[in-house]
Amino acid sequence: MSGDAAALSIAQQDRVFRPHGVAGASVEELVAELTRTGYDPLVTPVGRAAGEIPLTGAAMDPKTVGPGDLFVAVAGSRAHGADFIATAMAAGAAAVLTDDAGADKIREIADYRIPVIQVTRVRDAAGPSAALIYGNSSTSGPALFGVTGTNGKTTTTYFLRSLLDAVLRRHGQSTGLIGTIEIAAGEATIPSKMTTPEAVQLHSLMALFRESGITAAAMEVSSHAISYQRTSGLFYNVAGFTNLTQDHLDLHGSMEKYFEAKAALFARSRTRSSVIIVDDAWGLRMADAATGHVVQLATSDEPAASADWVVTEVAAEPLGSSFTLMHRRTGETIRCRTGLPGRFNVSNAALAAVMVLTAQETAELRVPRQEVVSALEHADPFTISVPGRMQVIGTAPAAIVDFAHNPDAMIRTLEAAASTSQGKTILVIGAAGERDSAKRPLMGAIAVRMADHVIISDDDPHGEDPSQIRAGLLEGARAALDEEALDATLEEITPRLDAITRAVEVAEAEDTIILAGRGHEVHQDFAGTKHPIDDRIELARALRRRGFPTAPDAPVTAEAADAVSLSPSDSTAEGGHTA
Ligand SMILES: CC(=O)N[C@H]1[C@@H](OP(=O)(O)OP(=O)(O)OC[C@H]2O[C@@H](n3ccc(=O)[nH]c3=O)[C@H](O)[C@@H]2O)O[C@H](CO)[C@@H](O)[C@@H]1O[C@H](C)C(=O)N[C@@H](C)C(=O)N[C@H](CCC(=O)O)C(=O)O
Ligand SMILES: Nc1ncnc2c1ncn2[C@@H]1O[C@H](COP(=O)(O)OP(=O)(O)OP(=O)(O)O)[C@@H](O)[C@H]1O
Repeated sequence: MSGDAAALSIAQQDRVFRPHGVAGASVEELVAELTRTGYDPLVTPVGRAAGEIPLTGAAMDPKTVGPGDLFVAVAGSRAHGADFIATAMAAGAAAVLTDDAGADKIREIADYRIPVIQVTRVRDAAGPSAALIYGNSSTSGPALFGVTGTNGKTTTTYFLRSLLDAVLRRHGQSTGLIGTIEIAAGEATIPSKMTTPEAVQLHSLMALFRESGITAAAMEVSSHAISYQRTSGLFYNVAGFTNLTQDHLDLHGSMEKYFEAKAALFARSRTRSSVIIVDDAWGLRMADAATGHVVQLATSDEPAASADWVVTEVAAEPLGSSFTLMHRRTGETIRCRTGLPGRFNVSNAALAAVMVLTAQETAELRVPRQEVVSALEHADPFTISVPGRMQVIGTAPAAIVDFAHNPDAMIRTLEAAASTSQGKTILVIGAAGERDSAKRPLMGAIAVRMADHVIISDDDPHGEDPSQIRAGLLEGARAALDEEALDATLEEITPRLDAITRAVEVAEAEDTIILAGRGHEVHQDFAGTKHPIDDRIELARALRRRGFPTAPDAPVTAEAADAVSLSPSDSTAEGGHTA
């Protein structure tokens, strides 16, 4: 993150990341556009009289409204944006786009002193409205690469951006990134609030990217974003699908509905070319559901017959893997590698490679094909560190911080550990509160099946009782231990810092430690109170205290801070107990 940006509040960061030269649109032009596209807007008398007022930005969060903005006030589960109309007006909002309920609130609170444009589907209309204001169209650029799927979005977008950089930098062009960890416009970055921001911010980012000479950008597209219309009015040059496994059932209700949400991204109206990993039935169904130009990629050992590209000759390397991408019809082969551990990172890297190759084929990137192939074969674009994704902190024991927080990611991560570990696998795992509780027992069972020593601790409980969340994990773990006669050691230890200390305390040099679930995150949310903790820093500290070597890029901590910490023998988890 840029040092300067990190010091700013979220609202200030939003403003720093706004474009400067926005042509904008008048209230009248916006109303005409919404009428033309079938939103049937109603406009208050003040709004009709104020048709000339220029709109030069758009915001949904009242805290990020700036002078001249269209304030998009949506109804939500916690509040209605219109409840905060006074804040938005004080910040300089020029007009409001809202629904019936919002219009009523504005009449009550602000007596319609601001032009109100009323539509039924505010979230749907937000994207096209922002697109008009910021001057975005399906061809205005940058070339947009969207990645969706349960797991692998962040890693694949980092890979994509690294490859795009390797190809485009020599042409004097730079790239952008939008995802869970950060938003980047060339060298400038701000931390992310969401995996996929709201439509108003996305459109502002597209304009900022153009203004900053960014010609291609990689972005994560969460299923929440699709369901909440955050990507409305955006057009993807290439969209990629990683996989679909259980998660987020609290929002979608069923795997079918979860699939349908993701499938909406691969419609020709939103995406020109789709690259779909077809390693299982969900992938094959996604390739069927996609409209427009569809490219199928198989990354497993038993590739689907319909695949266009297949991954072959996977070879494990000391850290990471090398592999060949082969095009079935043309016979073209490209040798690639990734420095990130785990077979799943071969899939992520292959997806990034084929997405860029596809963009080149359809002339979305104005570069010769040989330059893309050469970057893949010689620039090693997939050997990068992705914060908190299979991030190696220690070497003996191998000590890894990973973001696995659903059943499939846990299986993949623990498989990767088993394939390289000479000794025991020690796992620290928790689960987030107020999110898909059905996955907790499954995760507990996977933990004791695949690790030798399992320490159940806390993740982000949010507003839920942390002991209830751990109980869900423990229930699955204990059932698997009993029913499958497993001999893994199971402990419940809180706080998480003690769980990390314990994991290192029981490790020997030949073992593998995995801290799962929190990745790059730097605080835990307990009912709105943020407790600072960074798994990467705490793991490095605990390893150094025991005299274990840390990886060259492990976080360095002040000696003084380490000296006051408990020694391993003192650190038996208070509040923890053997389950
Ligand atoms: C389930 C979900 O995605 N909810 C999002 C949705 O909430 P909502 O429709 O209920 O709206 P709301 O929070 O009541 O707010 C309505 C309006 O009032 C405003 N408001 C609301 C409360 C307040 O105190 N002040 C305030 O100004 C809001 O800015 C908004 O304009 O719209 C809100 C406004 O943008 C989001 O903040 C909120 O994200 C919540 C916080 C969230 O946790 N979202 C997560 C689950 C999410 O979206 N995650 C995915 C990644 C998932 C993954 O792959 O792991 C993501 O793309 O980030
Ligand atoms: N292709 C994949 N298949 C299965 N698991 C994966 C894959 N890629 C990564 N993982 C696992 O999922 C975790 C999250 O990876 P990543 O952050 O790249 O995915 P994501 O889709 O962005 O996740 P989220 O939406 O939760 O942020 C990793 O730490 C790893 O354990």
